[in-house]
Amino acid sequence: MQSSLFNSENENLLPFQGKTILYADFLQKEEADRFLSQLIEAVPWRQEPIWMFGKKVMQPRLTALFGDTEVPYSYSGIQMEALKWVDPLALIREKLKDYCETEFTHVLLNYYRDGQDSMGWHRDNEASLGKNPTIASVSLGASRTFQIRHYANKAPKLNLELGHGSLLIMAEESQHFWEHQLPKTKKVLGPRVNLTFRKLS
Ligand SMILES: O=C(O)CCC(=O)C(=O)O
Ligand SMILES: [Fe+2]
Repeated sequence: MQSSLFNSENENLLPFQGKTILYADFLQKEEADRFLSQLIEAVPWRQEPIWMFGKKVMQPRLTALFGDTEVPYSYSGIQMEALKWVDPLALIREKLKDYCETEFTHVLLNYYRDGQDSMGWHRDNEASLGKNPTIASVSLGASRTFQIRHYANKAPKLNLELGHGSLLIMAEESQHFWEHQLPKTKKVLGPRVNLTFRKLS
């Protein structure tokens, strides 16, 4: 066992009310390069609508959902049907067993085509994730800034660089007390694919 969430030297990035740990070198560069091109090529990417303030708008990114069952997953008001596990995703799910004890059932993929694709402030706190979900977020491709702030006072707290092959684990009360976003950036950047492994019930 390489390292584990529950006895690791990688420190908690949150000062209180949750646990968030970054492993910058989860995947080796060659492996991450291969997974990125395989996923961009083979995943049936879709741009889904989302409801915002009573209006239907298109998400500024492409998405896909893979998982154990055909049970649809409701995410920010949209229903997504899971596709069956394919190789890079199944391999990564297996490798995550060395980092956290959660049995992940699904992985949500987000494809940010360039710096204009983004994800706004949110918490991953849908009822189907349970009370204190562990979420494992694997990043491939262009490095992007991931921001975390406290849900109650909204003060920007943390700017994390999520690089190629990194793993960010958000656990314990993180999704209750903290929210996160991936802002747009004017810097010219290549594509990025992010995988968030989740346990749904
Ligand atoms: O792309 C990222 O790093 C964030 C993704 C995310 O927050 C989510 O899928 O809920
Ligand atoms: Fe999220």
